Amino acid sequence: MDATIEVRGLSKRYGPTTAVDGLTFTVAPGRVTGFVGPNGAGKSTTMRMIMGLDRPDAGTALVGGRSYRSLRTPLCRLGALLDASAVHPARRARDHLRWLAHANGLPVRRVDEVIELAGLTGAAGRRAGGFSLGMRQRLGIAAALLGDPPVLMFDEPVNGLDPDGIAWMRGLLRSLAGEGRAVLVSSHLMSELEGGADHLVMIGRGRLIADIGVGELLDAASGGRVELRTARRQEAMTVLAHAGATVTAHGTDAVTVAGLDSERIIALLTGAGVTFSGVAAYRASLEEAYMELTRDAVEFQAVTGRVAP
Ligand SMILES: Nc1ncnc2c1ncn2[C@@H]1O[C@H](COP(=O)(O)OP(=O)(O)OP(=O)(O)O)[C@@H](O)[C@H]1O
Repeated sequence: MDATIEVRGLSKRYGPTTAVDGLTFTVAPGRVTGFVGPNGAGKSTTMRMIMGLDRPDAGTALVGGRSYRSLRTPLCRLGALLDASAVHPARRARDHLRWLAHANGLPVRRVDEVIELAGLTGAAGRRAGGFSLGMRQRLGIAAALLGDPPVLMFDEPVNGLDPDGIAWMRGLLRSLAGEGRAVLVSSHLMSELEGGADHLVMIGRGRLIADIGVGELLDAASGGRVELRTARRQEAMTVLAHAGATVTAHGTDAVTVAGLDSERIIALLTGAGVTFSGVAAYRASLEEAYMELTRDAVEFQAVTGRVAP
């Protein structure tokens, strides 16, 4: 079975609300795909339809080429964390996982493996009702990993995690993708996916905005700009603007320069006797790339594999 999620023309309405509107994308194996969009964009609804929990009005969602409901051993095909609170509060973490393993015909020895993978070893004997949100997220992830599935899907998994927890989650997602699994992870915050996702599927109002590699997106948003650091910012900006560059000051001593390459900037500043402490290729943040992508969009526009003009 191939490790993919294929969403084709998926649509869902709730009364007058169109939650998902003709959505098409593929989650490929061996990489982390970030599923990003503002609150209410339709991410959770899409994930519920992938798991067969909601019926689409149109389109299909396939896991490894089959609908989730037709899978005979679903936990071994797709591991998902959609709602971390869906655990009986009186149940101890290890017992919850044992029960899940038993109900799905999975070996009980796998329980201790996933407890360790999810970093829950110290808390496995505690009742889930006393867990913090972060601990419940970890328990949900342990459950998702129980069947050792080739496809994983997590809805807002870093929600409630502290910075250490977020770093841990990034590492886990990366290692799962590194093992060749397809990993789909949603977030309404672009910054949460920084350093964690290889590919992005962005949606707004239920529609696709972009389906693009993180590197490609950042390259486009960085736009060949150069970042200059200098204590003599005003003079530097005058020299560079005079040479035809577009210059933007930011921070206390930085200037972003468009229209000139690093060598030319160094030559111009050296020639004018303006000292500087650094010249480097400018790297846009994911947040900035997202803002640029959606900046002029009155209506969200579907773009596949490229940044909207
Ligand atoms: N069961 C439901 N009944 C009615 N409306 C719903 C239902 N589920 C979702 N919606 C609506 O569908 C739209 C998409 O919601 P959804 O939860 O899928 O978005 P989301 O991108 O996951 O948002 P968030 O980041 O807030 O979780 C919203 O307008 C929401 O109010």
